[in-house]
Amino acid sequence: MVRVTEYAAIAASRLIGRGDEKAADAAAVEAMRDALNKLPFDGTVVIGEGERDEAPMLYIGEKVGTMQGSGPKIDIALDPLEGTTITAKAGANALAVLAIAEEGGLLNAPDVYMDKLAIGPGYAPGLVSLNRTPTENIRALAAAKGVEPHEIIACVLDRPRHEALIRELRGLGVGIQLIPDGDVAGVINVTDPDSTVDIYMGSGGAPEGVLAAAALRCVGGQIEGRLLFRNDDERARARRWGITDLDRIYQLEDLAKGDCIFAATGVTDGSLLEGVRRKRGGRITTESIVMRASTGTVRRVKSNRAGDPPKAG
Ligand SMILES: O=P(O)(O)OC[C@H]1O[C@](O)(COP(=O)(O)O)[C@@H](O)[C@@H]1O
Ligand SMILES: [Mn+2]
Repeated sequence: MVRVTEYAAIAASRLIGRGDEKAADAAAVEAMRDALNKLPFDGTVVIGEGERDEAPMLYIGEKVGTMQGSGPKIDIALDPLEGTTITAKAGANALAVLAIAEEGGLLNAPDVYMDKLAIGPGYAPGLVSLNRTPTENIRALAAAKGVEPHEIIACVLDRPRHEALIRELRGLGVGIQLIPDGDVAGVINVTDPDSTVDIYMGSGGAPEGVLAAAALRCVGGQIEGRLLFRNDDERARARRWGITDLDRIYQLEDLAKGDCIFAATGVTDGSLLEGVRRKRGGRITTESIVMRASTGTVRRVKSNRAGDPPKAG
C-alpha cells in the first residue's frame, strides 16, 4: 500500500508549484492506478475520482489488482492527490491517500459535501455531536479538557460557507486554524497528541470524510459526518449509492468498519508528513504513514530510491 501512495506522490511532485491542478491530479491518478494494478488482490474502487462517465481512471466501481475473481475481495477508497490546489501552489499538507477494507467496510459516499466534526482520542463517546450547536460542542470539549472555551483551538476550512461558524467560534474566543485545503490532514491532525488543535469543524468533501475516518479507526478519536446536498441531482446520486436516509449522522464505524488500513505519502511538507524530495544525483526520498485499525499499529516509512518509479507498460 505504501508503494501505491509513494508512486502517486512522486508523480505529483513533478507538478508542485507549477500552477496546474489538473496535470498534478492526472499524474497522481495514473501512477496510483499503475501501482494498484500490480497488487495481488481483487480490488474495487468504492471512493475514487468520480463516477464512470466523468472519470477516465479510478472511477467508482473500477476493478483493480491482478487477481480479479480469485483473490481477496478488497474495497478501496482513494484520493491520489488530496490537495490539488495546494500542490499547484506549493503549499503545505498535500497527500496521496489510500484506505482499504474488507468488502463493504467503507461507506460508498457520493461526491458531495459532508459536515464533519472530529476530536482526538480520550474523550467520552458522544461528547460532541452534529446534533448540537458549535457553541455547545466547544463548551463540552472545554469542560472535558478542564479549560475555558477561549483556550480551545479549532481547525476549519477557509471558505465563505463557514462564515457563520467562524463568527460563532470567534464569539467564544476560540482559536481558529484556517486551512486553505486538505481536510484529511486537518482531521488527522486533531488526533495527534503533539498538535495544539483540539477539534475539526465544518464541511468538506464526503470522500475525504471516509478517508479521514479510516485513519481515525487506526489512531483513535471521534468523527461524525452528515452528507450535505445542494440540489436534487446530488440527492439522486446518493440514492443511487443506496443511501435512503439523507439526513443521517454517520458515526466513525458507519464510515469505516472492520480491519481497515490507511496509507498516505506526503507530496508537499505538512503537519503529518514530509513531502517528496528530489535530491542531487536524481535520488528521491518520501515519507509515508501506514496504519491498521485492528491492531492500532502506526508505521512511518521513509524511502530513498534511485529515481522515478518505472512507468506501467
Ligand atoms: O474546496 P471545497 O469545494 O471547499 O472542498 C473541500 C475539499 O477539497 C479539499 O480541500 C481538496 O480536495 P482535492 O483533492 O480536490 O484537491 C479537501 O481536503 C476538502 O475536503
Ligand atoms: Mn481530495
